[in-house]
Amino acid sequence: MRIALTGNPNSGKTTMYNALTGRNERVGNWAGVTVERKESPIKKGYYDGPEELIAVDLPGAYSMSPFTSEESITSGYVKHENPDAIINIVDATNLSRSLFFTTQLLELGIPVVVALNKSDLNEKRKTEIDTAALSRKLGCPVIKTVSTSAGDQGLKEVVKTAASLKGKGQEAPYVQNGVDLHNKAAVEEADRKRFAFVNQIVKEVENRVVLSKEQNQHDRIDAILTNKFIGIPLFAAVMFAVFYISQTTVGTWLADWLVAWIETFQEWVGGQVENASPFLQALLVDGIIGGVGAVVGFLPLVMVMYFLIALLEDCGYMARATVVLDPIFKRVGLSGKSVIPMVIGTGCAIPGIMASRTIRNERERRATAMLTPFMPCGAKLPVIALFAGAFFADQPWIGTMMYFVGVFLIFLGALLVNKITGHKFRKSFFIIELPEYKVPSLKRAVLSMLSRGKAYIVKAGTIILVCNTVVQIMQAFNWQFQVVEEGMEGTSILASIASPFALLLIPLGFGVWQLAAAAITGFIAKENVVGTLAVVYGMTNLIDTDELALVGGGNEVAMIMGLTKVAALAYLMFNLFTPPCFAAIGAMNSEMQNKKWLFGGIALQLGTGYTVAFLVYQIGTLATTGALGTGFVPGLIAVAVMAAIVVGLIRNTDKKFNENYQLNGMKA
Ligand SMILES: Nc1nc2c(ncn2[C@@H]2O[C@H](COP(=O)(O)OP(=O)(O)OP(=O)(O)O)[C@@H](O)[C@H]2O)c(=O)[nH]1
Ligand SMILES: [Mg+2]
Repeated sequence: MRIALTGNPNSGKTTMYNALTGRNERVGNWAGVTVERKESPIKKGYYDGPEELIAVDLPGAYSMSPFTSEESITSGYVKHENPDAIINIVDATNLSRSLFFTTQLLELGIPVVVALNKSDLNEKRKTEIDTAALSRKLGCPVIKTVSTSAGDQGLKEVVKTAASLKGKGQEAPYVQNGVDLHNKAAVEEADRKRFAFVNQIVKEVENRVVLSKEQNQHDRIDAILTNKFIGIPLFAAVMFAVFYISQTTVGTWLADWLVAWIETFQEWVGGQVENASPFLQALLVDGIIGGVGAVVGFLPLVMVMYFLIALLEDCGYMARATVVLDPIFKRVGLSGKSVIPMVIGTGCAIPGIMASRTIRNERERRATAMLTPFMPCGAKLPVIALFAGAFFADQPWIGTMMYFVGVFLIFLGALLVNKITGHKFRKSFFIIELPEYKVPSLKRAVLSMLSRGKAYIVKAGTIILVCNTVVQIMQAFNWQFQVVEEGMEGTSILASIASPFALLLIPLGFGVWQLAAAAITGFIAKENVVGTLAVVYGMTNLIDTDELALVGGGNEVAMIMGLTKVAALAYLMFNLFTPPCFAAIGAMNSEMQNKKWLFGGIALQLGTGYTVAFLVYQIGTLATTGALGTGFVPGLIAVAVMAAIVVGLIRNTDKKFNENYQLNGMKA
């Protein structure tokens, strides 16, 4: 038997789902966290009887007539897939808004149980709801629940009641027939009537103490956090704290400790296979353990970052940040809603891109999905840390600067997308609900950190491992499958495949096959960049972040790569701002739902990475040596061609716009 969990956004559906099933799906304190349907069996402890109960978690919805793609998942599911029962999760602190959707659900004929969730908050605020009366008025069972606490607070009763209703029908207390859904005025009128009906019920069953002291306090905090002048610096400070803690203090201490373990392990394995063939030794010790270890060594940095982002998601600050940044994002044709995907994107681009699904305006949604990968994500941290450590040990701000460059490119990209798609005169509106503040749950943050950290390890143990092994083998053999002699590395399979690409990279200052190979494997997954560099340059001490910053190691790495500082910076930025990884491109594809946008997005990312690296290398070289770098002219031609394409697209759009609106004589 299938039980659907539905309700308004942020009412606690996923929290209840996690409690019932023991799963660990993403929960957050703002509207629109869940964007996909999830299902899993309910734990036996919650009911008796032999039949298996399956809970289905759905995205939040305000109404059965969907506005956004994730709302349509919900209405589509309950309308067409016939769940056996519906648990309607109602935010008990916000009864009047929630019951609108409830009355619509009751019209479907599927048995409904209303869970008055977050009733702990109501108790604190002395708001009383007469559940018996509400149940009579709605014509369905109503049960108070708390989903966050460990004990059973109504959850068993909810599940048992839902299970007992299988096969039964549902009477609706309020029915609206014959509303012409294409007639806006008629729909609005019908909605107004429904609201009136709901408000009448609420008036009769709810006893609310008007504005508690706590509520006043929250409003005062809101006034500060979303203040026009203080809000933005405050947001910057919060994000700075997140990066500072994860990347320069706590995260690095833990990383050093982990790296020491990995090195010990590597030495131990090296000792064990001392007598094996040199190829096997290299494959196992340098390729697999060295390459994968180089990636795993950064796990603590990434985990600390995940932990802090989870706290931010839970406490209610994220929704305020969207309000504060909305005016800035409006200027480039996005809205405050793009902030959440981008903040999440600093952990990993994939959930970031998926979070863009709640953006109602299609163009904004696609643009956000396209631009989110410019935020340096957890997988890019190893690349940043390696280059910052090896080449810029005395300029510690280089790492931080990459985030600013990311933000800058997002704004620039948004402007370009705007111009190319020609929506300069169309404005979107922006509504966001400000959720309650709460003390973030440490347990949730730890769970979230562990599950995302696990995904990182799994990736290291699968994609990264396979890539490193393949790279190691391709580097060890030539096309005749003979082992490549020392000094003849240029004849290896890897070198011959990567060399043509290296030609394209000459104007960027790093046209050698080793760096080209690492950049190419980096398109599969960014962690590969460091892994592949470790393999092609045979560097095993790559991962020691601490040592890199000190005298020996860092210079050594820099010397082996033979890059100038400027070229190293160009290479770093090329890796950061070209397409992030296959998985993120897959996510972009599913959010954009349009091949033209997808390929446009990938082209924009490739073009941006190339142009940025070109400018950094050529201008940097000119400034430091007084002469332009190698390959300036061909590079300039390439960049000019890309710019010409962009200008052509914009012109084309302008022309179409003018034709459509017959504004030919006027300057738009
Ligand atoms: N006090 C209290 N907080 C709760 C309860 N249930 C959920 N929450 C909190 O409410 C917030 C939203 O929870 P989610 O489970 O993500 O809500 P959702 O309904 O799945 O939201 P969407 O996926 O955005 O539609 C989180 O901060 C939860 O910790 C509850 O019973 N009591
Ligand atoms: Mg949810």
